[in-house]
Amino acid sequence: MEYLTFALAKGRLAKKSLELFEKIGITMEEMKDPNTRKLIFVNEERKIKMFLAKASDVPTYVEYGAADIGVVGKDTLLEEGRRLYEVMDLGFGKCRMCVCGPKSAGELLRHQELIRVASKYPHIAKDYFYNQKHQTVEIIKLNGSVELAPIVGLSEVIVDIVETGSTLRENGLEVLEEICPLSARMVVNQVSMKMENERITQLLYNIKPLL
Ligand SMILES: Nc1ncnc2c1ncn2[C@@H]1O[C@H](COP(=O)(O)OP(=O)(O)OP(=O)(O)O)[C@@H](O)[C@H]1O
Ligand SMILES: O=P(O)(O)OC[C@H]1O[C@H](OP(=O)(O)OP(=O)(O)O)[C@H](O)[C@@H]1O
Repeated sequence: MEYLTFALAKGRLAKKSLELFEKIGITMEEMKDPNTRKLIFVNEERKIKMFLAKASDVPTYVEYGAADIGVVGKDTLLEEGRRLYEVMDLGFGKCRMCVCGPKSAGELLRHQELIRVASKYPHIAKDYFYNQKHQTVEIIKLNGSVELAPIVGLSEVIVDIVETGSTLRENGLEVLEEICPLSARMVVNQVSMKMENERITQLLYNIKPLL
């Protein structure tokens, strides 16, 4: 039997992803060691390999078939736009992609003004403003702490993830428009879906009652 390879997004989603696989008997003991420098882990009995990767790289590994299966946030899938099958909403890592800013920026949005939009997600921001709202905007790519942008005058609004809303509240910002709900998804390589259909279908069948 060939190995099935899993690519999991590291960071926030990693623990829940590993717990989910543990519940269906896929344990990767060495992976839990916080001091390990190893990158890939093998479960010989189940013929499974698993690795953690930067979230934005997970869809790339899956599209190219370096991983058969991936677990990553919907935000990353939308932003990366890779060719793969999104097969399951895993129900954790729930949050929302939103347009946020100071209350006063609501008026600029309503009047479709040429505003600056800062985001870690330039493709999502562009798709939302150009294709859904038909509003011309300037998109400024940032890599983190995006809430700073409207505070220091880099942009009028941001497109970012909102979970509890604490970051917005503590910085005098609010949700102005909601783009879409987000959560962790399971994705599958398009060739693997055919070649390993039985094992992948069984995997989904085992996970479904746990969600
Ligand atoms: N409050 C939240 N903030 C950010 N991401 C969240 C939140 N809640 C759930 N998520 C999910 O977790 C993923 C982000 O994980 P994490 O925060 O570890 O990455 P990150 O900080 O964006 O990493 P990096 O910028 O280093 O790639 C998102 O893709 C999203 O799907
Ligand atoms: O609604 P909340 O519960 O406050 O969560 C949302 C915040 O958390 C994330 O940031 P993260 O901590 O990943 O840091 P970053 O901004 O540097 O990516 C996200 O980008 C928001 O800033």
